Amino acid sequence: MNFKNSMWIVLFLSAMVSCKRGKDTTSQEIKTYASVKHLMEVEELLEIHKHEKVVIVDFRKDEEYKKGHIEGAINIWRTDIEDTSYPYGGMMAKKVDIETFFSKLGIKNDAILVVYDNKGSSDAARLWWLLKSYGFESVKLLNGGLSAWRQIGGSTSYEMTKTEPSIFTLPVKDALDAWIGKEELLGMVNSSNNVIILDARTEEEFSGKRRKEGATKAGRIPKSIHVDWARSIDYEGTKKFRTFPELEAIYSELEASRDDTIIVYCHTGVRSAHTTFVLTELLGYEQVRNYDGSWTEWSQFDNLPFEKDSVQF
Ligand SMILES: O=S(=O)([O-])[S-]
Repeated sequence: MNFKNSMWIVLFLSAMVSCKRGKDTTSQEIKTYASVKHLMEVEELLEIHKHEKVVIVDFRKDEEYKKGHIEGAINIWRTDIEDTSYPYGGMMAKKVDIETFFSKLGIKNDAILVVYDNKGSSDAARLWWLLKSYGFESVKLLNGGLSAWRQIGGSTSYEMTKTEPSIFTLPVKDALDAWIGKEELLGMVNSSNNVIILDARTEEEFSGKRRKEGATKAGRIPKSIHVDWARSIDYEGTKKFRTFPELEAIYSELEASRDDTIIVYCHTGVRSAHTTFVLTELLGYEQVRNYDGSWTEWSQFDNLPFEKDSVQF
């Protein structure tokens, strides 16, 4: 092929790419994230929300759902996906219980779940993480949640969405690579190996000044570094995830390489599921694990080491 012909091919391909970009509903910022496989923009949902496979999940308390939700959304809340057999709250529900619950809600195996809340996806991310841990990948967080949807004129409803029961099964093989339990974490705390333990709670919880309900004491897991989860979104504004460069700057505080092991925790593993999403999906860290029981569980056991600031302001 001569030089002139190859130039034409290059020009044709770049025209195709920019033409495709013109149609793309995802924003320019999103393109810089490591992956958008589990993220959806409201503009895209507007185009596809009536598709039979799309199941919109309003992941807020029932009373908030009743005050207005995305038209057609079903309602799931944190307590629906908890294992209540523990003496403390917040542990992730058993696989079989998720299957039974989802079947009751009429969710099918080929569903595309689009999950939202109105708190910057901080609650919604727990459902993404739980399903990911059970090997179910067809879940997307709605960037900016309900307020972003309202902003673009998306329709809302007060009516409870009616569904027919289905048979929902999770993949046979769990994918617990983003999950960690307390025994393994204790081993990491006690070992001299390099592990990054990230506390995603507020400064007050991290320092030991504040004990939230459910925990038996205030404090933090030894070796913890603190980065409040809420820094990763524009909380007072759009409630969307911050851009890639902004997130890079925030999490550079960890001084971690992309393949370092990072363990994230919070009070009951919800805000830390959000941070797990940010680190893995948006920033491309490869070995991030959310401590399911988090501080609520850790605080129950007197034999587990903990720290707190000696001076409380
Ligand atoms: O979000 S939380 O689990 O820390 S209460």
